Amino acid sequence: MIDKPALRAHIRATRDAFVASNPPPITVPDAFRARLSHGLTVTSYVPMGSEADPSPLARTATEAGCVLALPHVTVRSEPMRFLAWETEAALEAGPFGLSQPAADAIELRPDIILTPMLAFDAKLDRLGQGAGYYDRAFARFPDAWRVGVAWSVQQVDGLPVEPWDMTLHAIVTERGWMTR
Ligand SMILES: Nc1nc2c(c(=O)[nH]1)N(C=O)[C@@H](CNc1ccc(C(=O)N[C@@H](CCC(=O)O)C(=O)O)cc1)CN2
Ligand SMILES: Nc1ncnc2c1ncn2[C@@H]1O[C@H](COP(=O)(O)OP(=O)(O)OP(=O)(O)O)[C@@H](O)[C@H]1O
Repeated sequence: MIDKPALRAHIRATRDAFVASNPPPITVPDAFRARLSHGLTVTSYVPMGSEADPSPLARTATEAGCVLALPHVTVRSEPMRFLAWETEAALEAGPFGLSQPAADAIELRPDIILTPMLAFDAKLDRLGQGAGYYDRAFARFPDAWRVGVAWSVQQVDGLPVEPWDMTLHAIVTERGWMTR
Protein backbone atom coordinates (compact mmCIF):
# COMPACT_ATOMS: atom_id res chain seq x y z
CA MET A 1 0.00 0.00 0.00
CA ILE A 2 1.45 3.38 -0.97
CA ASP A 3 0.80 6.17 1.54
CA LYS A 4 -0.52 8.95 -0.72
CA PRO A 5 0.07 11.92 1.64
CA ALA A 6 3.67 10.80 2.19
CA LEU A 7 4.16 10.31 -1.55
CA ARG A 8 2.75 13.79 -2.23
CA ALA A 9 5.15 15.39 0.30
CA HIS A 10 8.09 13.48 -1.16
CA ILE A 11 7.26 14.47 -4.74
CA ARG A 12 6.75 18.14 -3.79
CA ALA A 13 10.24 18.16 -2.26
CA THR A 14 11.74 16.41 -5.31
CA ARG A 15 10.02 18.89 -7.63
CA ASP A 16 11.22 21.90 -5.60
CA ALA A 17 14.81 20.67 -5.75
CA PHE A 18 14.55 19.96 -9.48
CA VAL A 19 13.25 23.46 -10.24
CA ALA A 20 16.01 24.97 -8.10
CA SER A 21 18.48 23.30 -10.50
CA ASN A 22 17.12 25.40 -13.40
CA PRO A 23 15.63 22.77 -15.73
CA PRO A 24 14.83 23.65 -19.36
CA PRO A 25 11.23 24.69 -20.06
CA ILE A 26 8.72 22.35 -21.58
CA THR A 27 8.77 22.48 -25.37
CA VAL A 28 5.79 21.75 -27.58
CA PRO A 29 5.71 18.18 -28.98
CA ASP A 30 4.65 17.78 -32.64
CA ALA A 31 2.00 15.27 -31.56
CA PHE A 32 0.38 17.96 -29.41
CA ARG A 33 0.52 20.58 -32.17
CA ALA A 34 -1.02 18.10 -34.63
CA ARG A 35 -4.08 17.69 -32.46
CA LEU A 36 -4.97 21.41 -32.34
CA SER A 37 -7.57 22.99 -34.56
CA HIS A 38 -9.46 26.25 -34.77
CA GLY A 39 -12.27 26.58 -32.22
CA LEU A 40 -11.24 23.79 -29.83
CA THR A 41 -11.34 24.65 -26.14
CA VAL A 42 -8.05 23.95 -24.38
CA THR A 43 -7.81 24.26 -20.60
CA SER A 44 -4.50 25.34 -19.12
CA TYR A 45 -3.57 26.18 -15.52
CA VAL A 46 -1.52 28.80 -13.70
CA PRO A 47 1.40 26.94 -12.09
CA MET A 48 1.64 27.02 -8.29
CA GLY A 49 5.00 26.73 -6.59
CA SER A 50 7.32 24.42 -8.51
CA GLU A 51 4.69 22.93 -10.87
CA ALA A 52 5.72 22.66 -14.53
CA ASP A 53 4.51 25.64 -16.57
CA PRO A 54 2.11 24.68 -19.39
CA SER A 55 2.27 28.15 -21.04
CA PRO A 56 4.23 27.04 -24.13
CA LEU A 57 1.43 24.54 -24.86
CA ALA A 58 -1.29 27.11 -24.16
CA ARG A 59 0.39 29.71 -26.38
CA THR A 60 0.65 27.21 -29.25
CA ALA A 61 -3.05 26.41 -28.80
CA THR A 62 -3.99 30.10 -28.97
CA GLU A 63 -1.88 30.53 -32.12
CA ALA A 64 -3.79 27.60 -33.67
CA GLY A 65 -7.08 29.39 -33.00
CA CYS A 66 -8.10 27.44 -29.90
CA VAL A 67 -10.05 29.05 -27.06
CA LEU A 68 -8.33 28.99 -23.67
CA ALA A 69 -9.95 28.26 -20.32
CA LEU A 70 -8.60 27.99 -16.78
CA PRO A 71 -9.89 25.97 -13.81
CA HIS A 72 -11.97 27.72 -11.18
CA VAL A 73 -12.58 26.17 -7.76
CA THR A 74 -14.43 27.31 -4.66
CA VAL A 75 -14.97 24.60 -2.03
CA ARG A 76 -14.26 20.87 -2.36
CA SER A 77 -17.92 19.94 -2.48
CA GLU A 78 -18.42 22.06 -5.61
CA PRO A 79 -17.05 20.80 -8.93
CA MET A 80 -14.23 22.64 -10.64
CA ARG A 81 -15.43 24.68 -13.63
CA PHE A 82 -13.41 25.64 -16.70
CA LEU A 83 -13.87 29.37 -17.37
CA ALA A 84 -12.93 31.29 -20.52
CA TRP A 85 -9.70 33.23 -20.25
CA GLU A 86 -8.28 35.75 -22.72
CA THR A 87 -4.48 35.84 -22.51
CA GLU A 88 -3.57 38.96 -20.49
CA ALA A 89 -7.01 39.14 -18.80
CA ALA A 90 -6.82 39.83 -15.07
CA LEU A 91 -7.02 36.88 -12.66
CA GLU A 92 -8.39 36.85 -9.15
CA ALA A 93 -7.04 35.25 -6.00
CA GLY A 94 -8.74 31.94 -5.23
CA PRO A 95 -8.41 29.28 -2.51
CA PHE A 96 -5.04 27.50 -1.95
CA GLY A 97 -3.22 30.60 -3.29
CA LEU A 98 -4.58 29.96 -6.80
CA SER A 99 -4.95 32.63 -9.49
CA GLN A 100 -8.16 32.06 -11.43
CA PRO A 101 -10.66 33.83 -13.73
CA ALA A 102 -13.50 35.83 -12.16
CA ALA A 103 -16.37 33.56 -11.08
CA ASP A 104 -18.73 35.09 -13.68
CA ALA A 105 -16.51 34.34 -16.71
CA ILE A 106 -18.12 32.10 -19.35
CA GLU A 107 -18.04 28.37 -18.55
CA LEU A 108 -16.72 26.21 -21.39
CA ARG A 109 -16.72 22.52 -22.27
CA PRO A 110 -13.11 21.36 -22.69
CA ASP A 111 -11.79 19.45 -25.71
CA ILE A 112 -8.24 19.22 -24.37
CA ILE A 113 -7.44 19.31 -20.64
CA LEU A 114 -3.85 20.25 -19.77
CA THR A 115 -3.66 18.61 -16.37
CA PRO A 116 -1.38 19.46 -13.45
CA MET A 117 -0.25 16.52 -11.35
CA LEU A 118 2.03 15.55 -8.52
CA ALA A 119 3.10 12.13 -9.74
CA PHE A 120 2.63 9.88 -12.76
CA ASP A 121 3.80 6.48 -13.94
CA ALA A 122 4.67 4.80 -17.23
CA LYS A 123 1.08 3.56 -17.59
CA LEU A 124 -0.03 7.24 -17.59
CA ASP A 125 -1.82 6.97 -14.29
CA ARG A 126 -1.71 10.20 -12.29
CA LEU A 127 -1.79 11.39 -8.70
CA GLY A 128 -3.09 14.90 -8.00
CA GLN A 129 -3.41 17.16 -4.98
CA GLY A 130 -6.01 14.89 -3.39
CA ALA A 131 -9.14 17.01 -3.77
CA GLY A 132 -10.41 14.96 -6.72
CA TYR A 133 -11.13 18.06 -8.83
CA TYR A 134 -9.55 16.70 -12.01
CA ASP A 135 -10.84 13.17 -11.44
CA ARG A 136 -14.35 14.58 -11.27
CA ALA A 137 -13.79 16.81 -14.32
CA PHE A 138 -12.56 13.78 -16.32
CA ALA A 139 -15.73 11.90 -15.37
CA ARG A 140 -17.86 14.86 -16.44
CA PHE A 141 -16.02 15.33 -19.77
CA PRO A 142 -15.01 11.76 -20.70
CA ASP A 143 -14.43 12.64 -24.37
CA ALA A 144 -11.85 15.35 -23.65
CA TRP A 145 -8.20 14.60 -24.45
CA ARG A 146 -6.39 14.33 -21.08
CA VAL A 147 -2.81 15.60 -21.32
CA GLY A 148 -0.75 15.61 -18.13
CA VAL A 149 2.00 18.21 -17.68
CA ALA A 150 4.84 17.68 -15.21
CA TRP A 151 8.60 17.54 -14.69
CA SER A 152 10.22 14.20 -15.60
CA VAL A 153 11.37 13.74 -11.96
CA GLN A 154 7.73 13.36 -10.92
CA GLN A 155 7.58 9.93 -12.57
CA VAL A 156 7.26 7.02 -10.11
CA ASP A 157 7.35 3.24 -10.63
CA GLY A 158 3.68 2.73 -9.95
CA LEU A 159 0.67 4.43 -8.38
CA PRO A 160 -2.30 3.13 -6.44
CA VAL A 161 -5.15 3.15 -8.95
CA GLU A 162 -8.52 4.12 -7.49
CA PRO A 163 -11.82 2.98 -9.03
CA TRP A 164 -12.54 6.56 -10.20
CA ASP A 165 -9.12 7.20 -11.79
CA MET A 166 -9.15 7.84 -15.55
CA THR A 167 -5.81 7.26 -17.26
CA LEU A 168 -4.26 10.16 -19.15
CA HIS A 169 -3.98 10.01 -22.95
CA ALA A 170 -0.52 11.60 -22.98
CA ILE A 171 2.03 13.36 -20.78
CA VAL A 172 4.39 16.22 -21.60
CA THR A 173 7.58 16.77 -19.59
CA GLU A 174 10.75 18.75 -20.32
CA ARG A 175 12.05 15.46 -21.76
CA GLY A 176 9.27 15.14 -24.29
CA TRP A 177 6.07 13.28 -25.02
CA MET A 178 4.73 10.04 -23.51
CA THR A 179 1.69 8.33 -24.92
CA ARG A 180 -0.05 4.97 -24.87
N1 LIG B 1 -1.79 25.12 -10.81
C1 LIG B 1 -2.80 24.37 -10.41
N2 LIG B 1 -4.04 24.82 -10.51
C2 LIG B 1 -5.08 24.05 -10.09
C3 LIG B 1 -4.87 22.76 -9.56
C4 LIG B 1 -3.53 22.28 -9.49
O1 LIG B 1 -3.22 21.17 -9.07
N3 LIG B 1 -2.53 23.12 -9.92
N4 LIG B 1 -5.95 22.01 -9.14
C5 LIG B 1 -5.95 20.63 -9.01
O2 LIG B 1 -6.81 20.06 -8.39
C6 LIG B 1 -7.16 22.73 -8.77
C7 LIG B 1 -6.96 23.32 -7.38
N5 LIG B 1 -6.88 22.28 -6.44
C8 LIG B 1 -6.08 22.21 -5.31
C9 LIG B 1 -6.40 21.21 -4.43
C10 LIG B 1 -5.69 21.07 -3.27
C11 LIG B 1 -4.64 21.92 -2.97
C12 LIG B 1 -3.91 21.72 -1.70
O3 LIG B 1 -4.25 20.88 -0.90
N6 LIG B 1 -2.85 22.47 -1.45
C13 LIG B 1 -2.11 22.35 -0.20
C14 LIG B 1 -0.64 22.71 -0.31
C15 LIG B 1 0.05 22.19 -1.50
C16 LIG B 1 1.54 22.38 -1.44
O4 LIG B 1 2.14 22.38 -0.36
O5 LIG B 1 2.13 22.51 -2.54
C17 LIG B 1 -2.65 23.29 0.80
O6 LIG B 1 -3.12 24.41 0.41
O7 LIG B 1 -2.61 22.95 1.99
C18 LIG B 1 -4.32 22.90 -3.89
C19 LIG B 1 -5.04 23.05 -5.06
C20 LIG B 1 -7.46 23.79 -9.81
N7 LIG B 1 -6.31 24.57 -10.14
N1 LIG C 1 -15.79 10.86 -10.53
C1 LIG C 1 -15.88 11.20 -9.23
N2 LIG C 1 -17.05 11.51 -8.65
C2 LIG C 1 -17.12 11.84 -7.34
N3 LIG C 1 -16.04 11.90 -6.53
C3 LIG C 1 -14.84 11.62 -7.04
C4 LIG C 1 -14.70 11.26 -8.42
N4 LIG C 1 -13.39 11.06 -8.65
C5 LIG C 1 -12.75 11.27 -7.47
N5 LIG C 1 -13.61 11.60 -6.50
C6 LIG C 1 -13.24 11.87 -5.09
O1 LIG C 1 -12.10 12.71 -5.03
C7 LIG C 1 -11.28 12.38 -3.89
C8 LIG C 1 -9.81 12.51 -4.20
O2 LIG C 1 -9.30 11.43 -4.92
P1 LIG C 1 -7.71 11.19 -5.20
O3 LIG C 1 -6.95 11.06 -3.92
O4 LIG C 1 -7.61 10.08 -6.19
O5 LIG C 1 -7.35 12.58 -5.85
P2 LIG C 1 -6.24 13.11 -6.84
O6 LIG C 1 -6.07 12.26 -8.03
O7 LIG C 1 -5.02 13.38 -6.05
O8 LIG C 1 -6.96 14.49 -7.16
P3 LIG C 1 -7.16 15.45 -8.39
O9 LIG C 1 -7.97 14.74 -9.40
O10 LIG C 1 -7.84 16.65 -7.81
O11 LIG C 1 -5.83 15.84 -8.86
C9 LIG C 1 -11.72 11.04 -3.42
O12 LIG C 1 -12.28 11.21 -2.15
C10 LIG C 1 -12.81 10.60 -4.40
O13 LIG C 1 -13.89 10.02 -3.74
